[in-house]
Amino acid sequence: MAQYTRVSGIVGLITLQNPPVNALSAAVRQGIVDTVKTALSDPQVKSVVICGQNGIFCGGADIKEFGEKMFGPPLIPMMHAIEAADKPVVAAIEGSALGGGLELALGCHYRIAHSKARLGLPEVTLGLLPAAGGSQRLPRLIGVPAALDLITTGRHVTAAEALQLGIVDQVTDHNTVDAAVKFALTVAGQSLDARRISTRPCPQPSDLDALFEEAMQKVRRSARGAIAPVACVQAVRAAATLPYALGLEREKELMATLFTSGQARALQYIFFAQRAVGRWRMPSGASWDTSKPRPINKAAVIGLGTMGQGITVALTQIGLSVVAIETQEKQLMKAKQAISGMLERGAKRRGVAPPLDRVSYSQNIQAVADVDLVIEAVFEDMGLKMEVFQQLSAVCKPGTLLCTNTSALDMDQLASETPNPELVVGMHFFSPAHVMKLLEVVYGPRSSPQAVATAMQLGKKMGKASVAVGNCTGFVGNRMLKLYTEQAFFLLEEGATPELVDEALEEFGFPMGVFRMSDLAGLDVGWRIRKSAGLEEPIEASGQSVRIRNGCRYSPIADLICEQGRFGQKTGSGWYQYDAPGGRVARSDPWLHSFLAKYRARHGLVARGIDHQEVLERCLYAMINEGFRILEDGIAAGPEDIDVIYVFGYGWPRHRGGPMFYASMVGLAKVLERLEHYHHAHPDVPSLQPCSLLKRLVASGSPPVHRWREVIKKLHSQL
Ligand SMILES: CCC/C=C/C(=O)SCCNC(=O)CCNC(=O)[C@H](O)C(C)(C)COP(=O)([O-])OP(=O)([O-])OC[C@H]1O[C@@H](n2cnc3c(N)ncnc32)[C@H](O)[C@@H]1OP(=O)([O-])[O-]
Repeated sequence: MAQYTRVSGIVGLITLQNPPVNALSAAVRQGIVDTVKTALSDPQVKSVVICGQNGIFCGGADIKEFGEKMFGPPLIPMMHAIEAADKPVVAAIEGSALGGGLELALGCHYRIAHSKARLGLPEVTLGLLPAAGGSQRLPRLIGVPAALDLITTGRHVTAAEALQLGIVDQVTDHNTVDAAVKFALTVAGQSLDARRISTRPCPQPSDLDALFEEAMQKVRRSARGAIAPVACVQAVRAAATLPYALGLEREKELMATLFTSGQARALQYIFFAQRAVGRWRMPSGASWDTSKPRPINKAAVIGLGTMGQGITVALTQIGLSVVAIETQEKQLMKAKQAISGMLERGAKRRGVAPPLDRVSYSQNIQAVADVDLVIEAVFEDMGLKMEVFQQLSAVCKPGTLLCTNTSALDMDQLASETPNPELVVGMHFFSPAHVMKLLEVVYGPRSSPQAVATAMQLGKKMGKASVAVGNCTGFVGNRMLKLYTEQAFFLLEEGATPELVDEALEEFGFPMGVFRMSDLAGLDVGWRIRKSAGLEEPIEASGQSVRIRNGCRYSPIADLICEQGRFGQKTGSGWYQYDAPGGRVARSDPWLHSFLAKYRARHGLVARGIDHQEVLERCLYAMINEGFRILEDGIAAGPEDIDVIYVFGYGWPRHRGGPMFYASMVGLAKVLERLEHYHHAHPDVPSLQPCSLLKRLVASGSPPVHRWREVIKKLHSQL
């Protein structure tokens, strides 16, 4: 779909029409081919403008078509026809020109952008490369280093940066199509020889080999096993070293490898999953369609520890007035300084004034009387939180939403402390709260759809992947994490070292293995939670093994480490040793190895050889099995919700699509078989027992992940 009109007598105007983002579907490509032909064959037309309808130029190739058989005209000959035209073709870029959209613009002779437009080649984030000639044209236009940066990161640039880089020829604050038509009139009839990017030589940096070597090392370090960034470097190298036609061949070859890879499927799945979870739905059927969010202008944060500080910053940065409450004067002063610093640094990055005057500080909870929403972020102690909720109910104006940032406690119990439990939801942020992209919005049986809608909308405004989940211990993320960590402890008992476990998980693609991560986060946090749950009881005296709790296997290893005052980086030792308290570089610790050997000897455990595969299967499949239980319990609406939580909040490698997608890639039958194997070997670990949803999915032929909801629905209807 592309509309053709003639404007100002001699300009052919082609408008892409495919809402919402004018993606280059087969119909759009056909429309472009036809309208370009019409414009070029019309003797009255002297120049052409291509734009997109509804304020967006083009969001790129239609990702929904990727899994299907290719129909319609291919992109590359279409771009060549535009570039080879003997009449100037001008791209009028409003909104976004991304991926194939920017490649289309690069095929044009001139590019005019609106000042608010964003441009980029984000194919790498979908496991691909700009294979409609983009990897060959962009380096010819802006040079190798800048093209490498854009193509390997997929980052979007503003119109101002695009102008500076030389991607666009002009930026306008006014109507972009009008500006482009005006421009097209001025260039009509001029020579286009220098404007065809594919015919230009690629600028040659002084030490090409060193440049590409460095670029390759950089992407390999940050890619964590993703193959697309590596292919992007190879494609740009082809642009720098080969004639255009041969470079294009290389681009095609590399794309063919990526296109059918599991990684591209995983990344495209996550792209759609992120958008699907934004269209949340509660078990009652409530969703955006039925629930209008409340307007929130003023918010309060109670408790200014690390989490409270980050939440204050996140809320202030989206334009809210925030009342920040901390009862301890010393902590209040410390927090004020930290919050101001974060706001100043954030504003500097964005080139705006720091919104310091939007935050007011108080030691008195009465200061929240006129806010629309409160987020409680006090210490993770039920008694204290209950007290705060009682006070809030007495102080806040009617209708104020009361949110808790608890990471594991029962939010419904907190709701019971208020006369209006429908106004209570969980907003579980991840540390640092103004940086991390995930928000779990937790609803209880009495939370109103409007309260959920409001929290979801606030999360969206803060730029977070917000996922609505039901209430249970640990919600989705931490409930699954507990089993992953538990397996890691069991593996230490059986003969593994923290180094071995971390190596296997980091090779898989996690930025940090479980032990390195736990040293960073602080071991004392989990210790406190286990103590409050009564797990960390010295019960050896009663004759019961310390390795059994509630009739199941339990590993006290982490508790014993904490008893030594080893809380991780902050104390200079944990699962590893550090040069000093606060040190960042983890080194193997002989003390820890000797502790593990003594521990095993004390409990009659014989260390055996454990390989990376067992580490992955035990840690990941235990966690995936819990994911199936979460779906069975209706805590998460679908596998996409779990996967988005893990990719955005827990460092799950994006190119593996999230734990549930990964299970479908491995094969559900294999996951089931391995869980049965490990459960047989460890009958005292109930979490390894395959759950009924997994068995049912396997029995129904292991349907693809987007069809699991049908099986879950059937299961729920039979309960
Ligand atoms: C083969 C040769 C090489 C070329 C490769 C490429 O071009 S690869 C492509 C490279 N391009 C990219 O990677 C760009 C990907 N897109 C984006 O980054 C953003 O969508 C945006 C910035 C364009 C608009 O942001 P925003 O917050 O305003 O909106 P939003 O994000 O909520 O999306 C609205 C709806 O549009 C849908 N949809 C979006 N794009 C596509 C698409 N290309 N296709 C199909 N659908 C697409 C999206 O799913 C959603 O659908 P829903 O849920 O309503 O059913």
